[in-house]
Amino acid sequence: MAKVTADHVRKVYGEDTVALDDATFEVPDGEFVVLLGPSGAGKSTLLRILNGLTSPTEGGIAIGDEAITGTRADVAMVFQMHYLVESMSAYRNALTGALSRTSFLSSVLTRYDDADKEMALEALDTVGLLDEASQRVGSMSGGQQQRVGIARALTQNPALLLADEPVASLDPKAAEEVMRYLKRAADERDLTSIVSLHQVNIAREFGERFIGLRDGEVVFDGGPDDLTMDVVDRIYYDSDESESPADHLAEA
Ligand SMILES: Nc1ncnc2c1ncn2[C@@H]1O[C@H](COP(=O)(O)OP(=O)(O)OP(=O)(O)O)[C@@H](O)[C@H]1O
Repeated sequence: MAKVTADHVRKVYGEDTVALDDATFEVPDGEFVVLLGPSGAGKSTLLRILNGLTSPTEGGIAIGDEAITGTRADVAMVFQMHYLVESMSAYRNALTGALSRTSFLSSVLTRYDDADKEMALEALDTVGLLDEASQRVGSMSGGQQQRVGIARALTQNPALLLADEPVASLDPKAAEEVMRYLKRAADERDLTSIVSLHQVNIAREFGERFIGLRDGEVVFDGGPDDLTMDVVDRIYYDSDESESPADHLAEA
């Protein structure tokens, strides 16, 4: 539950690698936004700035009325590589999401209170894994593991949920299932969500709004009805001659 405002954000790596250029947009409370764009368009950079892992060279992003100045407990991220502890259960992995909200001492001792435990179980329920709570993550499928990754993010009790290519390494069926749970989680909690995807079909199925990036610039910002093939062309075509919009549609 947070409004996000990006104001003329520019990010330059090193001397002259412009990853984002004058990116300006506003995401209202509770909206589910999909970031689209070819490889190198700046999607991960934008998510890293939103997560406070890197700062813009110029411009800024605010969550509510607060400028982002570093990592925050109320911003959670789901990664393509979910970084779970495979030897631990789904429940223990989900619980680690609470660590970002606890004191240094509690986190060192990995002490959780009852509210954290309840939140982890609720999160597992949201992603359809309550019955598998005690299962070792290493024995789960890729799709189930990513759902545990989502549960961990939810246990952080975020105001803003970010996901960087959360289904890129899954087969189409598992990808769709994971996206369904991610969207359900966002809807149930009225969570502002910003998710990067490269499969346009999946994006179209779940996105309420799309921000298209190309060479660091916002080249499209609109709803599902505006995301026509021409627009997809504009976002993707020619930026990488080995790829065409048809490839992106075929992947989904
Ligand atoms: N840490 C970094 N140092 C230098 N250049 C970087 C760094 N991270 C990203 N870049 C460059 O910034 C540009 C945008 O990269 P970014 O990873 O944000 O794009 P992306 O849309 O997420 O691409 P992909 O889908 O391949 O991850 C690219 O030219 C990339 O090479």
